[in-house]
Amino acid sequence: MNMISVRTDFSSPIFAAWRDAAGDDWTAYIDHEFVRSLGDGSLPRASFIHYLVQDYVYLRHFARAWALAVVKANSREEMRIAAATVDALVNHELPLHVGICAEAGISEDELFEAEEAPENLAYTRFVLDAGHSGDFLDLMAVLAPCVMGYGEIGTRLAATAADTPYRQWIDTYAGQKYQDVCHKVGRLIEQAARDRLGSSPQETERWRHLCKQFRTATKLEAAFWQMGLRGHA
Ligand SMILES: Cc1ncc(CN)c(N)n1
Repeated sequence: MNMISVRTDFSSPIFAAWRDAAGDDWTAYIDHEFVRSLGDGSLPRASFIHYLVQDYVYLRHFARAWALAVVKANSREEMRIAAATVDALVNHELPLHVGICAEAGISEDELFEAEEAPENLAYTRFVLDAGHSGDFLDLMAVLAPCVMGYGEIGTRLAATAADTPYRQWIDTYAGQKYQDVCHKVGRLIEQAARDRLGSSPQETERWRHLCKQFRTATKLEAAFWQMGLRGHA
């Protein structure tokens, strides 16, 4: 499948600048072999289920990271959006995984107890550490590749995908609900950066570090896809 241009800045020039600074690592993430094989339907079912089980574990930790964003919030708006994101993850995104895994004979109890793959451990604990040792904006820099990356992947696959058994997955991330979350988080990042870095964020001392953290999270996303291709923990 060819790369088609569906790039959006999700209401956030700062996100777009982080993505540009991540360069080829961003492309390696959103155009990974796993993603392409979701689109053309060639991904083995075992790899998809393996990925979903690991992603269930991932999303639990990701929800913890957004809960940490509630703790680190400096404004009502930051707190409101971070709290709503915890709710969206726990009550809307995780049920997609529970439903598909149930069809494959895996119960939610088994998902909850699943052993974490090392790539999963590395990614989620990197995010949580960035949040614990930094502020709200540090957290946004490492959470953005996850939120916006899947928004970009969903839109691209929806525009190009063949007849694939992974249509439900694609439609979830291409759908208006998920796309709205991406824009909401984009606006959140803009305001959080303005509040903490002023009107010229790229000229501040923190900028390079934020770009580096975003890029590391992006690389960990690509490693997560690669783990999914293995088809076993
Ligand atoms: C690893 C990963 N990254 C991002 C997403 C999209 N929230 C996800 N479900 N899993």
